[in-house]
Amino acid sequence: MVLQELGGKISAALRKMSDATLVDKSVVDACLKDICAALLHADVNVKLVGELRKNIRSAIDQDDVAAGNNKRRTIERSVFKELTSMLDPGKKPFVPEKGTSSVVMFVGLQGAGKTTTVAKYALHYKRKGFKVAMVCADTYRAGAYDQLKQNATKIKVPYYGNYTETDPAKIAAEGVDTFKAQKIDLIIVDTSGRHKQESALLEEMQQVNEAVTPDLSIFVMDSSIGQTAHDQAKAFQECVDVGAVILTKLDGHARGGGALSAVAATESPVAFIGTGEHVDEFENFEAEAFVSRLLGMGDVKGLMGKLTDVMPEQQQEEMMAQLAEGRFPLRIMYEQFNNVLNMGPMGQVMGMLPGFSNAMMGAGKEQQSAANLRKYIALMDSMTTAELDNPDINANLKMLSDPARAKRIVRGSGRQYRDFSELLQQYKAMSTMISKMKDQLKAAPRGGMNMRSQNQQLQQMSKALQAANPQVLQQIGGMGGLKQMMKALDSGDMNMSSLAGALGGGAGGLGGMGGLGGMAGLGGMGGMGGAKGGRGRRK
Ligand SMILES: Nc1nc2c(ncn2[C@@H]2O[C@H](COP(=O)(O)OP(=O)(O)OP(=O)(O)O)[C@@H](O)[C@H]2O)c(=O)[nH]1
Repeated sequence: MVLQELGGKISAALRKMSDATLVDKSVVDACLKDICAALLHADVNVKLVGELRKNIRSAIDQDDVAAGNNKRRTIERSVFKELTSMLDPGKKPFVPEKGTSSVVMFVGLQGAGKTTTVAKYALHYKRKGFKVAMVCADTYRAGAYDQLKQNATKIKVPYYGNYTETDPAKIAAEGVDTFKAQKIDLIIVDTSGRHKQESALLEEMQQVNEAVTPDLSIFVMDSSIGQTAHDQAKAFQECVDVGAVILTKLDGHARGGGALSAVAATESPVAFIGTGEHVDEFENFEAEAFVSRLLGMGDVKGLMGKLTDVMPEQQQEEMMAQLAEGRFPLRIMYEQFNNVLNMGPMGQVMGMLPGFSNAMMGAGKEQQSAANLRKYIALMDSMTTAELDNPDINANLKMLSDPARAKRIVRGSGRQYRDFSELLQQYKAMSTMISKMKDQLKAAPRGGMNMRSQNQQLQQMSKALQAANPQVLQQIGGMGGLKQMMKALDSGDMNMSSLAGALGGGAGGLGGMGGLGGMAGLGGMGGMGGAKGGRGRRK
């Protein structure tokens, strides 16, 4: 993906500078040259790149008296700041809330990826626990309703449309009324993208707009048009009250950087970006987090947000309390596996970790990891409540090693013995990790903590982590990576226990990935863990 390439090039330029023994003018110039070349290659406007270079330069000059080390940091910081402000229009889009029957209307030209994006947006909120429904108000393109129906069925959300009615405003109003009566939280209206003439299309959009009075109109735009995105977004803004933009196809086009910066310049907030044809290939867009991930600095805040979406804080705390006492019912593992699947694509989650990039998890591995989790979930589905809820680790290990029980569980799940023994290995590895981390988990306060105690905590956790699974620490960039996580936690006012859980690879926080975490190795995300290689499996 072009933006990963851009991020990679900028990070490489910064690294090259860090590797230099002396950061003199020629090293700084070379670094800036590489960064600007990378931005121009991604189609960012020449003028913007020029301004960025000027601003970074003046930040360095102001800092000129400082030592080499500071200069490096100054450059890194100002690259981050400049990229962020280039992509941040300073406005936040409307965000739907549960219990309000929010109506969101999608507009955009044909082929931009509107219908696909409607499904992605619907799934995004469904995963957050919203009741979502889709309405097809495109009566112009034959097959539009079938496409929406197909997408809605795939993600299991209700839909509304009509094969015979020709008035899109009427269908839209009926659909919205139907779903409002059903107390659906988020009703998404897809509109037409083509007409004989553009003026007729705009008129139709205005009619649908009047019929459904949306809380938000989202303009979907194909990023392959690059900098021209600026004019198109402006033109749409003038006839519809565009509250947010979604840029699609940022996976394949060298002009993605141009489109992104151009849209941001129209002051329409970019709410999400589409990064592939698959319904999962959809990412929240927030300038700071985006730049942070682009530069491989992670997005711990976003990660913790994802975790809280799938597992409310109170539940996390209850779980942490159990783990801190060394109690580890299989149900925790079961719920965490489900949480991991609900967090969205693992590659995306991985890109939120400092030092990782989502490219590090290849598409094949990602599918493999998800398939593994589903396999274990199926096995645990055929366990009894008593088996799932027993908190005693030794009793659970005994139960899982009993051939008669194994036979019954395997038969009930339709899986195989080797899958069952993998599950046993996962539980064993995770139990070991939890036993080693017990004291740290206990020490983790439930609220925030000051920087000093965070550092102490950090030292302790990293030691425990080293002992439990050195690979994990290595993968998150050693102490540096951890420190970055801690800083993000500090600024984002995150809860320490989530982090402990996260690193514990246990069942808390990232431990959602703990599913992946300890067991499969947080590194497991790099390949879903040691045990799991590439064996044949049923999906
Ligand atoms: N690579 C890539 N392809 C995408 C993305 N989003 C959508 N597409 C593809 O773009 C094509 C057009 O998508 P649609 O959703 O049918 O477009 P539309 O805007 O609804 O088109 P109309 O119904 O004609 O208005 C499809 O082949 C999609 O799979 C994306 O983020 N990346």
